[in-house]
Amino acid sequence: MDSESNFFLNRIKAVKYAAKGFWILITSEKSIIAQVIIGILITIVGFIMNISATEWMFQIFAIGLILVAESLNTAIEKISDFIHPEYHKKIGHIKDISAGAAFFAAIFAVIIGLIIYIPKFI
Ligand SMILES: Nc1ncnc2c1ncn2[C@@H]1O[C@H](COP(=O)(O)OP(=O)(O)OP(=O)(O)O)[C@@H](O)[C@H]1O
Repeated sequence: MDSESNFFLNRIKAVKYAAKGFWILITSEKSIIAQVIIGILITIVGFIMNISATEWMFQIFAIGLILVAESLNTAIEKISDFIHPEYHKKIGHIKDISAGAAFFAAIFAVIIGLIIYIPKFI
C-alpha cells in the first residue's frame, strides 16, 4: 500500500480511537455526564429564551470549552492515578492544577452565560 493511502487509513483509525474515547467519556465518566446534562439543560433554556444566532454560538462555544477542559482534566486524573495510585503531595498538586484548568473554563462559561441572560431579565 502506498504511503498516501496509509496516511488516510491512519487518519480514519485515529478518528475511530477518538470516537471510542468520546464514547467512554459520555457513558462512564460521571463528571462529563453531569456537564453534558448541564449543557442540555442550558440548551433548552436557550430555546425557551429564544436567544440570537450570535448568542447560540457563544453558548455552544462555552459548553464545548467546559466539556473539553473537563475531559482533559479526567485524562490527567487517570494518568495520575495510574502512575501513582497512593497518596502523594505532588499528585495532589498536579490534580489541583488540572482541576484549576476546568475551573478556568467554568469561570468564562459563567461570564458568557451572564452576558447572554442578564439582559433578558432586566
Ligand atoms: N493520590 C493523591 N495524592 C494526593 N492528593 C490527592 C490524590 N488523589 C486526589 N488527591 C486530592 O484530591 C483532589 C480530588 O482528586 P480527584 O479529582 O482524583 O478525586 P475524586 O473526587 O476521587 O475523583 P472524581 O473526580 O473521579 O470523583 C485532588 O485535586 C487532590 O487535591
